[in-house]
Amino acid sequence: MARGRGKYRGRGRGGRQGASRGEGERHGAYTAIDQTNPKFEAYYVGQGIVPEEEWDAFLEAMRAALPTTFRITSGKPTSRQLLDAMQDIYLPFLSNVEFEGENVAPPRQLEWYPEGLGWHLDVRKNVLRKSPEFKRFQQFLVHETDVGSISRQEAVSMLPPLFLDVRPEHLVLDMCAAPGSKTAQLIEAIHSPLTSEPDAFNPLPLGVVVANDSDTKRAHMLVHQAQRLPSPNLCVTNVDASSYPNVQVAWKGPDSHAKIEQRELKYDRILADVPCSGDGTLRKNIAIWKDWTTGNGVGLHALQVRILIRGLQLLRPGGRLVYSTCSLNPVENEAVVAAALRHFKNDVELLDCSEMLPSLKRRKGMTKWKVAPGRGAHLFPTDETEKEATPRTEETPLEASSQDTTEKSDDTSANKPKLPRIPWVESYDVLKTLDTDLASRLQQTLWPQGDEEALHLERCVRVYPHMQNTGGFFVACLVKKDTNAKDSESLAAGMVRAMQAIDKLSSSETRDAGPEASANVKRTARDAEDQTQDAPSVKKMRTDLSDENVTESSPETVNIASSDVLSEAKPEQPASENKAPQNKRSHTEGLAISAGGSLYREDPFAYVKSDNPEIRSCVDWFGLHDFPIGNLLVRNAQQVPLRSIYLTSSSVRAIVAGGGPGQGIHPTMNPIRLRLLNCGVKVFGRQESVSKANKAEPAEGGTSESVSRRENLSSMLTCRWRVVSDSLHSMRPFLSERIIIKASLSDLAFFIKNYYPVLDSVPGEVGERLRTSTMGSYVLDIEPSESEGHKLTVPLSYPIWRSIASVNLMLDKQEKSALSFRLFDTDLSDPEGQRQFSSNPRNRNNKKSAAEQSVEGDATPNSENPATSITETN
Ligand SMILES: C[S@@+](CC[C@H](N)C(=O)[O-])C[C@H]1O[C@@H](n2cnc3c(N)ncnc32)[C@H](O)[C@@H]1O
Repeated sequence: MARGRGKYRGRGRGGRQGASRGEGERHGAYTAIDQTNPKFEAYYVGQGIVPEEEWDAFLEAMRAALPTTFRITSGKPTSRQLLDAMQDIYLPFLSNVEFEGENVAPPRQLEWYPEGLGWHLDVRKNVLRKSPEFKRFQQFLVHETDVGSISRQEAVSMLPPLFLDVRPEHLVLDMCAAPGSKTAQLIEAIHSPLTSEPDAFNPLPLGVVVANDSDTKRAHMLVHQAQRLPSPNLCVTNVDASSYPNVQVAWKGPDSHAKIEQRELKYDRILADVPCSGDGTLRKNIAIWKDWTTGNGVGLHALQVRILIRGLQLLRPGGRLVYSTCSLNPVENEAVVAAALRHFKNDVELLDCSEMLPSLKRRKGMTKWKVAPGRGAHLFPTDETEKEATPRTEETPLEASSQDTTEKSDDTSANKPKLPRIPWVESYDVLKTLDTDLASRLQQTLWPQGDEEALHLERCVRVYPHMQNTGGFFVACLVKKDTNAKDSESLAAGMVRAMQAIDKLSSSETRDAGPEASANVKRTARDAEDQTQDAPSVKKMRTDLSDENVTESSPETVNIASSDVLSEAKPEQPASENKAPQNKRSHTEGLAISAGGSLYREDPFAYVKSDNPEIRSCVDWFGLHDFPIGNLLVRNAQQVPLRSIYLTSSSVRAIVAGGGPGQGIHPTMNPIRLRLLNCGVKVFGRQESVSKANKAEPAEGGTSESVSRRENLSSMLTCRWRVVSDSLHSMRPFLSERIIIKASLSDLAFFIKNYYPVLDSVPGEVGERLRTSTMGSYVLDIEPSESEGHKLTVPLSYPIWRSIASVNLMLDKQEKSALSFRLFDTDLSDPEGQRQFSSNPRNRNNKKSAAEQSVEGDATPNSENPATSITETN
């Protein structure tokens, strides 16, 4: 029976919100929902979206379950490993699998996705659940997805970022970004070209990705999603894209004597993946079958036009904007693009992208379409409202004049089911005569205006489900013509130069590296001009200073009453409704500030002075060199490091620090204008939890004895900060060799298997090195090596914490587990996990691998020394 509500949830009457919509989705056993909708059929037959002879194949594909598709994250050290694992392990392993007497097709590469990084798996859900081989593969996908090495994403949803052609120096705006699957691709693109080669990763590119969504809850989902792919170059904002604010940023010319100026931020690349009716996703969101009406697309057209026009205003000359929807409806697609092209006259044009992604099967954009603006009987040109017509006899727009709103009555396909008539209205002028009220609420741009061929709407890209077993999708690439050489340059390099100049002016001496900085520190893949770092962190993990779950008593709490702040606040740019995010820490409650008529409740974004003692201790301990110290950021009103230190790229800093003095606790204006929710990544976490607050008063549940024990331990630390695993990929080039510990694959196996091993139990040179080192944060550099028949082909780095008596690999359970599956074909971190089906064909009969056998004797996590563990405080 029909299941779920599956209502559209965008702005207006439709509203594609993103890849996963919950209620209406297809879930294996529950596919009995009625997958017919006569109006849908009549409408699209009337539009002639596919040639008549393809209609049955089209409908059949629309009703079939959607295959699973995923991408391997590019540029990560894991990319090569995963591609090798797919080709050398999983493909042979999943070939020739039989399930209930039938051969099951193994995964295959998406032929149009670059570098073989996109994959397609067309098996039924019950095969994934019940076949041991596919179940094991599913487990692999889940693990790798959790840690950001793989992204499960609908195939067609991968297209817009590919058409956008993003490069590392680009300032990119993703206008409607939540839940963020395309944002992830954009982030990958600025950090590396699409490749599985690990060396291609640039930790600090010049570019920026600004990801926005007007729905506050969804924008917070975006923040959460982005943490799978930590980037110092990402900002998340929460405003209405149709009135996205102008912001000023500092900019400096290449001449060393040039002054720092203010420039309006213009983007090199913009993605407008707008809210839409989403009927291209019917294969996945089957509830849309029931809810589909002609009004869904009509209701969204105006918002879509406004978003696209705003996007094009924010685009720099020479820049590219991709407009996309997962709707098949021309009023949400070609009509919107045509409206924007007319608005900009000759300044914007459609790009012919027929040469891009040559293996992608596609259709040209429509240059003729019909409009059904409403449902009322008065909109039918005759009184034949009950008369039915068959789809097969209706003329397509290419064959018929768009004025032809009467259905042919000479039905030549008597056996075909009759479909309802659609109340097409031939033009806006006709609508005015039929229903002035409705006309006053709709736009003329819904209808073709006769210039569609001159606008080259055929350059738009349409993808239909039956062409290559995907969802339906629409993409248009628009470029703003280059008129003035100055305007047509990317601003990124100038923004970075401005930040460097500001740093030089403010404190040249504090930019020196610490005394431990070694002359031969490795520094790879870094553009001289891009200097930033970050590391988000959401996961709790245990380290080894104390075993108590010490929670700081909100040292960042500031008691600024809303009214105090609000009295200072002046309304800024229009912004969407802001609700306090559900996961927001309670201490932000007093910080609401008025922005665009609604409340902005974020903690401030404050860059820390580079002579701050905590910052200096990090610089010294980690031997940071050539590092943009001025880009270290905190999120508290005191503007000093308390628990976490974040890093942003210089270009992000130019945005965050711009716009002039802010209001209330916010140091600068741009974050308020943009309703900035998040930027940068966490790079350092405070390793001990003794704050001023709990020095004065024991934290909840803690005794004064335990507090004093922690204080004693803390006082032994040279640096109380640890480098965070999520950001290590970016931080590694800046770290001194002094804190690097070289290790092999078998050392890594030891640390995955043993939680908080005592120092004396750590074997080999790594143990020796750790025993002779002082307490603090180190990095384990795992070099390519072999262990027990397993091979590591690329270098890996992980943070490690050396405590008084024990040591710990700073990865949480999930990450350890994913890493272990990937490297050792089993979960060394979990004795239960070792009973999982093995992916390795050698071990199909549940034989344990050599690695498993060698570790199973002591796979139980060590019980931790209660005096030497701590909970990460974020
Ligand atoms: C199709 S979804 C975006 C999917 C996303 N690009 C992805 O790949 O994950 C459309 C998004 O637009 C957002 N939205 C709706 N109206 C908006 C507006 N006026 N400004 C900005 N975002 C809007 C919705 O909240 C929704 O998250």
